[in-house]
Parts: sequence; structure tokens; C-alpha cells
Amino acid sequence: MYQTKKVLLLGSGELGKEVIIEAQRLGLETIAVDRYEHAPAMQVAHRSYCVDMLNPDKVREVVEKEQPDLIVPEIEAIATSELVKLEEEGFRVIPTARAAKLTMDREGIRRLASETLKLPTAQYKFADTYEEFVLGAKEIGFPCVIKPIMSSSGKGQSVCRSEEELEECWNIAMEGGRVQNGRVIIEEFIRFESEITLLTVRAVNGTMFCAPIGHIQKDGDYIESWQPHHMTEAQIEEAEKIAKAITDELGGYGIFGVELFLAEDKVYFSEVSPRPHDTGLVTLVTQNLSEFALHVRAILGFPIPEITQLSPGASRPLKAKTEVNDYTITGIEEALAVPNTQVRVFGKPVTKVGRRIAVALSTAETAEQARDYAGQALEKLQMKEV
Ligand SMILES: Nc1ncnc2c1ncn2[C@@H]1O[C@H](COP(=O)(O)OP(=O)(O)OP(=O)(O)O)[C@@H](O)[C@H]1O
Ligand SMILES: NCC(=O)N[C@@H]1O[C@H](COP(=O)([O-])[O-])[C@@H](O)[C@H]1O
Ligand SMILES: [Mg+2]
Repeated sequence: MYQTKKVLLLGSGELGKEVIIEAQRLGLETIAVDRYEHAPAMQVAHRSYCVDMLNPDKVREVVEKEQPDLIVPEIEAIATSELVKLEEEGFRVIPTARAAKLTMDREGIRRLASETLKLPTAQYKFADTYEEFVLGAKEIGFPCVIKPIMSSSGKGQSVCRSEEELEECWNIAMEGGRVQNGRVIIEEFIRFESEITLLTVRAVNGTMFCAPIGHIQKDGDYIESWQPHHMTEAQIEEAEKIAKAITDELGGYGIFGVELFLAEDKVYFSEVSPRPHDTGLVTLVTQNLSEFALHVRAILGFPIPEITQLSPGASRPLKAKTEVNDYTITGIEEALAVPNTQVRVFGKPVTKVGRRIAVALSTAETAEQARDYAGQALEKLQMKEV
């Protein structure tokens, strides 16, 4: 038998699926874990487990049974305090258990970025009860952005434009979080000109940055991303400075998605994923090493001599419009007739409104042209209930 390292992925969505594929390309043994059966990464891993990852005992049980060389968080909603304990016992958590814990909820990472590192962020307040929330929102002012402290892809997020909308925004947050815990963050609404993800990789040979990825978000979830995004020299310098500061603080090896808002006179830090980023799916077609390949190389302690952007590119996710149990995606053949275009189907077992189920990826001579191609491809793709 070929003897190799064992990677245990906590979270098995579309991003994890690509991580597993890259890990297998380097001969690793892969185990996928998630809260539901038939998750995308489970479909390509050697083995899988379906457990409640917010339950510390369940996380420990799988880790102790499998004895992985690397524990790789893929989603924020994990019992990260247990990861801290497992790390103390000698298991390796990517990038570090502290990074997973701090970014698990918006409070840990926001306080670290703003209060400890003094990075520029939107003003913010936290609230546990409706009364605190009302006071906090009035203090921040309208419009403000409300988010459950533990959620991602915009779940439970809303923009509150006036006092009349407070109750509705609170209810959205209570229903959308990944755990039933009332705490929310209230953020000042930043009128940015554009926003980017600066993929930053910490590897054995140092910290490197990918070309900036521009993106557009709707209801807190990305609907389009492209690379490169045009920035001034001063903006790039500021963005890299912020990304270096936050990733140095989090430490460990791996890729980080540093989310930044570009305003006329300022670059704001928004948040950071200590793992591959959804907007970075575009790197599957633009770079010599995708964000997934970079992550795997970095966590194994292998060198990354250079990150080269081979072509401008763009991505457009296909999001389900309804909640169904049996579905298919039509129009793949037509989408693939668009020049320089690929489609990745995630194979999620069921849909929910707004759930990402596939992505169109295109390259072209310019990011604008690539955006146009990816848009044409997306138009052809449709979720159909069967
Ligand atoms: N304070 C803010 N001001 C203006 N827009 C904001 C603010 N906070 C968030 N947004 C918008 O909402 C988007 C999603 O917010 P955020 O990244 O905090 O949510 P998320 O649920 O963590 O998303 P993901 O997991 O996909 O990164 C941002 O990319 C931005 O477009
Ligand atoms: N913004 C974070 C992000 O995109 N995470 C990706 O989405 C999956 C969850 O999707 P689901 O909610 O459809 O199961 C996660 O497992 C990860 O791959
Ligand atoms: Mg985000």
C-alpha cells in the first residue's frame, strides 16, 4: 500500500470538494465530514462521516477514530473550542486552532482586527437581546448592516434602513444564523466603490498574494467574481499591508481570503476566511495554482515558488430558486458552447432558496470579456425539479 498523510476535512461543500481533489493529486488519503450526507466533498473523498460539527464530542470522536495528520476546517460553524483542545493534544489544525476559533464568529475576528491590530473597519456593536440591538442600531445609525455572529454566505444578513425595519432585521438574523444564539453584529454601512478578496497564502517560503479578485454580492452572497480587479498602486499597497497584518496574526500555513472594501479614500478590512474563499473559485481557471492547490501545497509545507495569473477570468455561481429534493441542471451543453468556459456542478443533494449549486468559469483577454462570457454561460444554466 502507498503510505501517505491523512487529511480530515471539516465541512464538505463545493470548496472542500476542490481541496480534496487537489489533496488526492498529491497522493493524500482524504476524509470528508459534514452535517449532511452526500455533501460535495464526500463524493470525491476516500471516506466520509455525517456528524453535527458543532457538537464537540462528535468532532472529537471522528478525529480520535481517524487520527489524521491534518485537520482542515472548511466552514466556520465547527466546535472550534474542541479543535483548540485537540491541537494542544498534538493534532495539527489548519491554519491553527486559534485562527479557526477567532474566525468562527464575527466577534472574535472583528475585535482582533479593529481593537488589537487597529485595522480600519466599519464601526460596529454587538447585541444579545432585541433591546440591546435597538440601542446599538440607533447608535451606529441608519442604514446599518445586521448579521448573526455565526453565519456565512449572507445567511441571516440584512440592511436596516430605518427604525421601522428593526424588528424585521432582527427576525431575519434570528432565523438565518448557523446556531440558535441571539447574538448579532450591527455594522456601519460602508459606501464602498468596489470590494475585493485578496487571496493570501502563508507557505514555508513566505507570504504571497494572488491578484485581487473583484466581486459583486447580493443579499450578502457573491453573484459574480473576476480577476484581476483594477486597483491603484496605493490601494494594492494598503490592501497587502492589511492582509499581511491579519494573516501574520492568525499564523499557520494555508490560504486566507481577506475581504476588503475599497472606498474613495480608504481600504477597509471586512473579514477573513482562514481557508479557500468562494469568490476565489475563479482561480480554477486563472492561475497556475488555484486557491485549492495553493492551500494543499501550503498546509503540507511544500514550497510555492511563484503564483502566476495565466489569464484574466470570471465566475458566476448558479443559485437555486426553490427548495427541492430532486433536481437537475439543464443547459450545460449550451453553456459549454460559450468560448473559454467551464462549468463545475457541485452535486449538492437538495436545494434551498439561494443555495449555490454550480458555477460557470470563463477566461478571456480582459476581465470584462471574461465576465461577459461567464454571464452568457450562466444564462444557459437552469435548475429543474425532476
Ligand atoms: N458594513 C458593511 N457595509 C456595506 N456592505 C456590507 C457591510 N458588511 C457586509 N456588506 C456586504 O455584504 C457582503 C457579505 O458580508 P459578509 O462578508 O460580512 O457576510 P458573510 O455572510 O460572511 O459572507 P461570506 O461567508 O460569503 O464571506 C459583503 O461582501 C458586502 O458586499
Ligand atoms: N461563503 C462561504 C462558502 O461559500 N462556503 C462554502 O459553501 C459551503 C456551504 O454551502 P451550503 O450552505 O450550500 O451547504 C461550505 O461547505 C463551503 O464549501
Ligand atoms: Mg464575506
